[in-house]
Amino acid sequence: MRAVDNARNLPSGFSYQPSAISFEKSLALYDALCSTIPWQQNTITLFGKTHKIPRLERFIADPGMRYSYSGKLLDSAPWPGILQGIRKTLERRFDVSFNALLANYYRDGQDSMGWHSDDEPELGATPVIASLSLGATRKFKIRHKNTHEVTDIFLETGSLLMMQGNSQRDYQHALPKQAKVTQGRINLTFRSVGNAE
Ligand SMILES: O=C(O)CCC(=O)C(=O)O
Ligand SMILES: [Fe+2]
Repeated sequence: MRAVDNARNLPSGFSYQPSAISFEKSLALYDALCSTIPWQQNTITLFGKTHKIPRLERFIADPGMRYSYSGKLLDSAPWPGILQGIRKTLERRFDVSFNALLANYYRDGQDSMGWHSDDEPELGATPVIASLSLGATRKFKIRHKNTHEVTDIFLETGSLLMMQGNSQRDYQHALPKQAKVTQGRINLTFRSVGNAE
């Protein structure tokens, strides 16, 4: 495993900005979203057995959009008003239209997300994903698909992790369980769906 000085030397296509929004704003947003997003605990069926996904999640999108994630069609909720400012700022900064958002709520260190790439065809060949973290710091792992080299980065409240270029084609990422974490974390991944080049 490669130790990373929490931002430098991230693999190609990944970049990390701490304090993209202020500490105070990030925690206020965390509190507000805990209660305003209509969270769901979805299930996944593996080898004929149905399991609860170990986190709460909600797909948020402009009206009329359909999006599947890990093979499941997600029914979407409307954009919370408090996210419109951040959405516009990110759109201007990265020159993309973020018409969808996947929100994940990790209630404590027992909640997690397994290895995957966000490589659904509707995200296009080189997706631009802006990932904003709110609440507890969690470890995020990035693994090269061929060399299996793993890079760890700690995602702090208010930080922005950008995934662009070939980051989804060449790498998987995951958010492992961390038994010692007792606080919650919300992650917002702003996505551009169906506008692929
Ligand atoms: O919680 C995170 O930081 C990762 C979320 C993620 O990978 C996703 O929503 O696809
Ligand atoms: Fe992801």
